[in-house]
Amino acid sequence: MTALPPLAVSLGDPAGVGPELIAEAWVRRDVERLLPFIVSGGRSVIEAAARRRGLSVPLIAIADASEATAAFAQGLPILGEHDAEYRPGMPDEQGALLAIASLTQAAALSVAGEASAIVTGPIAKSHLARHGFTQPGQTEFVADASGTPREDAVMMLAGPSLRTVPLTVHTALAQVPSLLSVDLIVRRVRVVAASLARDFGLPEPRIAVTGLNPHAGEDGRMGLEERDVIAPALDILRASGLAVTGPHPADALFAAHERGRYDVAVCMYHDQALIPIKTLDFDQGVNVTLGLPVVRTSPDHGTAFAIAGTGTASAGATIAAIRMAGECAERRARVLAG
Ligand SMILES: NC(=O)c1ccc[n+]([C@@H]2O[C@H](COP(=O)([O-])OP(=O)(O)OC[C@H]3O[C@@H](n4cnc5c(N)ncnc54)[C@H](O)[C@@H]3O)[C@@H](O)[C@H]2O)c1
Ligand SMILES: N[C@H](C(=O)O)[C@H](O)COP(=O)(O)O
Repeated sequence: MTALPPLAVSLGDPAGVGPELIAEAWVRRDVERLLPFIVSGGRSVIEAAARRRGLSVPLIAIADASEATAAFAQGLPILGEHDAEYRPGMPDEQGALLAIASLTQAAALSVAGEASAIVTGPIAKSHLARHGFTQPGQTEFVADASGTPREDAVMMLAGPSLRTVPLTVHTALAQVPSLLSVDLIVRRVRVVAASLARDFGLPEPRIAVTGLNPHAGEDGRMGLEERDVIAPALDILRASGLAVTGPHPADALFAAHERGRYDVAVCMYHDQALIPIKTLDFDQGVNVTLGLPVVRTSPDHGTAFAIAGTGTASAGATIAAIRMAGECAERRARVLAG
């Protein structure tokens, strides 16, 4: 199989922990078995962040992504002139504009096939929204950039202990019941099943689906969404041959003795899915977007402005995101090569 194009890593907000963790990922590239990657812009930010963290990271300016693999052993390839001042913990407009430019270039490289995946550094959504970022998050940005309907771009959090999918994501909890529909559940679970088969080597994934209400509604005494929406959707999915169970009471589903019974837990809302994964696997958790024509991952954490530049942030999730992007890209390339 010919060598894959490099991964494209976007900086995230330069005032956050992204830049220093990307620098550490390059330092640990061999022991962590990372494919070659480039960083989109932010040369002075990466340089200052690495120095602040006590890392020796030679930076190599490249003019084209194809130069990255040859350079990767000697230094961290940087593509693009977009840059800003390194001000850890102090998000500002220039940093927001750099984060957007870095994400835009990295997404374009992956969509064009010049990069074999995009790994997005963490951004602060509300901060970027004040500076022209119009999408709810990076998931929707990459969906839009790749021409994927947003309802087919499905967020999954994956760690060593667990995979979870929130069916509704960055919306107020009060909106969740009205957003849940048979169509939404069927459409997104089908994306999950197809993606686990294609990108994660699970041809017949076991999919556990939670209820929305306590005790999965307790036979209708604590809510009717399970009876009227979730169970009918699961009937349709099972009738099409998918190994789907539920609606499960969410409170017991993530216990160690339950986790071996399924490959992914599909949940009704953001925190129902993200609390268990960040509790069990925070330092290795990866946010991966299913249903895209490109591979996209991100660490499971955010900008952590309070600890940026202190040297205390763990690079584990960033490294896991870069590794998972490479593994998914290699699997897709093998399938394409037949
Ligand atoms: N992948 C992403 O782009 C992503 C993920 C989550 C949150 N966010 C955004 O980040 C901003 C801050 O969100 P938040 O405070 O809820 O979440 P956060 O993940 O930034 O921080 C939560 C807690 O975890 C700690 N933490 C985060 N990363 C860490 C690391 N690598 N090592 C050690 N400790 C770490 C932080 O110090 C904080 O105490 C928000 O604007 C949110 O939208 C982005
Ligand atoms: N909910 C995500 C998490 O906690 O990892 C985070 O907000 C990132 O979402 P986007 O990748 O859509 O920006």
